[in-house]
Amino acid sequence: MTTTSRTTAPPQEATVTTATTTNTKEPVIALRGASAALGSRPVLRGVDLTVRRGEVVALLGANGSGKSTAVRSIVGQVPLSSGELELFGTPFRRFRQWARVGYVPQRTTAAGGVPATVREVVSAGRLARTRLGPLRRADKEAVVRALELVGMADRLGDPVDALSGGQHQRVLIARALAGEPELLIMDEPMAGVDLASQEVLAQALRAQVARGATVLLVLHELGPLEPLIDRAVVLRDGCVVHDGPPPEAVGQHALPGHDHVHPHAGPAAEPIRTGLLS
Ligand SMILES: Nc1ncnc2c1ncn2[C@@H]1O[C@H](COP(=O)(O)OP(=O)(O)OP(=O)(O)O)[C@@H](O)[C@H]1O
Repeated sequence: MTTTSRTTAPPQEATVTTATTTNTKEPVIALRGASAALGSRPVLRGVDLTVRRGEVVALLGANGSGKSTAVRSIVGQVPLSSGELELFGTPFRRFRQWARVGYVPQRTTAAGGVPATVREVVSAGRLARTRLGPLRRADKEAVVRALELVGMADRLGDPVDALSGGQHQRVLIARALAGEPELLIMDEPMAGVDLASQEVLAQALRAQVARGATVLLVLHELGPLEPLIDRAVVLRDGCVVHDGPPPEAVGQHALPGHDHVHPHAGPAAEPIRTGLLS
């Protein structure tokens, strides 16, 4: 766990600040000078992001600032046009130990139209550990444990099509947890999840942190996860504008560059903008 202090180093406006941490643990994610484009649009423009073993880091920023693209580049879904990426100290092109990584993508459905039960979807998160062989007893137990962590163990045999959006999300989180990964990367894990379930997920994440997992979370507000977050990295237009302690209590809304339209407000709701970008 990092020793970052939240009280001595307040976030600074529009300057890149580095966390004043004495952390000497090895980097699990080391992204240096990373640039990436989607189509012809430059989306990451020289991003530096280091996450050390046992840290819980929140990646924040306005809609479109590049948060999802950053985590998708870390899991190899978006190629870097320049810069370097190392996972667990291994250059990305040589990294093969994907069983060490759990990834929850942003707002996807669990089945994608393919009929599958909750058990099947979550078991898929265990496959990298079984080397695609049959699930053994320990694997099946890990699947049940992961579902218990997200409060969905009673839905094991249900088709995922019969789940609500928030329940889908919890199943996807269970899928990532089933592999008992050392590094957990989650893109807006609380999206579409009701408040009571958010507490369940916060508890699940706490359990991961307690067993020493390293966590990178894309969030639009810290919410119930706030007490778990060691460090916040804020992106603006594909660049890091803050790297340091998250602000206390007020969450992301106090951070420089926050101008995030909340995706889950009803269609008639006014977008919430703080105007700090303008
Ligand atoms: N397939 C694509 N082709 C071209 N541009 C894209 C594509 N996908 C995303 N973009 C653009 O890339 C930019 C960064 O998108 P990204 O999804 O990384 O942002 P984000 O910070 O995760 O946003 P949000 O908070 O809305 O999820 C946006 O301007 C977006 O419009």
